[in-house]
Amino acid sequence: MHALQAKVLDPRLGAEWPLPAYATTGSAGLDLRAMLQEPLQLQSGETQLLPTGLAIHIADPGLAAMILPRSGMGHKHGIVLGNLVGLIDSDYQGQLMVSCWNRSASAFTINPGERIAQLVLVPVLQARFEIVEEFDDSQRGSGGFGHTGSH
Ligand SMILES: O=c1ccn([C@H]2C[C@H](O)[C@@H](COP(=O)(O)OP(=O)(O)OP(=O)(O)O)O2)c(=O)[nH]1
Ligand SMILES: [Mg+2]
Repeated sequence: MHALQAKVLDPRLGAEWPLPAYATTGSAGLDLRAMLQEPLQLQSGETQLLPTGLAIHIADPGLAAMILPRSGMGHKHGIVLGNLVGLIDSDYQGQLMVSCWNRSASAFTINPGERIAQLVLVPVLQARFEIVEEFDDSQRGSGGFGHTGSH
């Protein structure tokens, strides 16, 4: 397993609530908690940036982390991310923040310590542009946006 440097910014994390951990041996995501001081009612349509009490330093430019919604929260309660997906750069050292968007028709209360999103470490290939006049032929060419039909 990869070692990831992390700072606990909220002492309740690791005491009152466990540090993010894989729920099963095959889990891809580490659940992030809302480190709130009191319950937060998120109105229908409202978005708020919530602290996780945690900072990470990925350090390796060949890696990044993504913040993704939890499927239960998103599907059952309409609690998804205001930025749809959060991308954490390998040189980011600040607190991990979760943009919580209530896309449902009703208000939803997020409690302190509640697991609101998940963090996934992913490989990254950094590329430099090699400017050319023409590309080699490909089967698709410039066709896109439904070009291959719907059946
Ligand atoms: O859901 C998120 C998304 C981003 N970040 C942090 C980590 C990331 O490395 C940094 C910048 O994110 P991004 O590049 O997506 O945002 P930006 O709007 O382009 O800001 P910047 O100008 O700082 O790059 O913000 C979070 O904590 N949570
Ligand atoms: Mg950016």
